[in-house]
Amino acid sequence: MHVVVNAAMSADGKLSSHRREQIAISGDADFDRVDRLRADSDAVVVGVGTVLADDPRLTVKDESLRDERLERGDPANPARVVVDSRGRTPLEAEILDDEAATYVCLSERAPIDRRMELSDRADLVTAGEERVDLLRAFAALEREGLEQVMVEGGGELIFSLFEAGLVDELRVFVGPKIIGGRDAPTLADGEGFVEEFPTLTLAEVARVDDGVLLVWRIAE
Ligand SMILES: NC(=O)C1=CN([C@@H]2O[C@H](COP(=O)(O)OP(=O)(O)OC[C@H]3O[C@@H](n4cnc5c(N)ncnc54)[C@H](OP(=O)(O)O)[C@@H]3O)[C@@H](O)[C@H]2O)C=CC1
Ligand SMILES: Nc1nc(O)c(N)c(N[C@@H]2O[C@H](COP(=O)(O)O)[C@@H](O)[C@H]2O)n1
Repeated sequence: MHVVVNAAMSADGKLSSHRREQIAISGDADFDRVDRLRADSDAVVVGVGTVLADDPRLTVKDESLRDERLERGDPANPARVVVDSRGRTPLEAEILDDEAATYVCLSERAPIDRRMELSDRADLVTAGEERVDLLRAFAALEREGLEQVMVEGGGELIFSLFEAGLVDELRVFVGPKIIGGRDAPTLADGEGFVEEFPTLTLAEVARVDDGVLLVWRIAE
């Protein structure tokens, strides 16, 4: 499996405001780049915090990109994956519509009634006692044939993926906004590292819209 984390952050390093409301940080060219990345992926992954905050669809927006996928024998959209220990994904969430297959990764803490409701709309993967055990969950997704995986956030999930050593590549668009707020989400939240910081190698720098795209690979 190859895991690419993609996110857009403000010039001051925030993913959204302290109200956790979605903010358009990317411009048109960056959203097009993200659409291409989605189209090149087998799955798009988010944490349940992003589902609750943004209610994302995570589908490929450009019809010609969906057609390209169909021509090569893939479904029109990549699978969607939610990392959601307790099964908090609302049944009316866009991510559970029938535009693409959806996997909900749960832990043992997810109540049986939530499991039953979600199983009508998604494939369930259970891994971990308290929080989702990401190593086990991603191994299960790989067994389902999901090889090229894109993670769109948010900061809690991205931190845990770095902690688990699951990230191969990080693509960050740094956009021309200041959001501020000490409690606003950043690229990697969670507990934070105090030693053995993941180290990156810069692979690409490009101007996109009025911002910068940084592509980093994880140093060996
Ligand atoms: N600018 C951008 O590119 C993006 C911005 N965002 C923004 O980010 C914010 C949401 O991010 P955030 O609040 O960090 O939420 P996340 O989307 O990262 O989801 C975090 C939740 O996932 C669940 N989870 C289950 N297992 C794990 C695990 N092993 N590690 C980490 N999380 C786990 C937890 O809830 P539980 O314990 O209940 O399972 C946790 O609270 C929103 O404001 C959104 O707008 C989001 C994506 C992209
Ligand atoms: N690439 C990017 N740039 C931004 O400025 C953003 N705010 C986001 N947010 C992510 O996109 C998801 C919405 O997806 P849909 O349009 O509903 O398909 C959102 O949930 C964030 O993950 N991304």
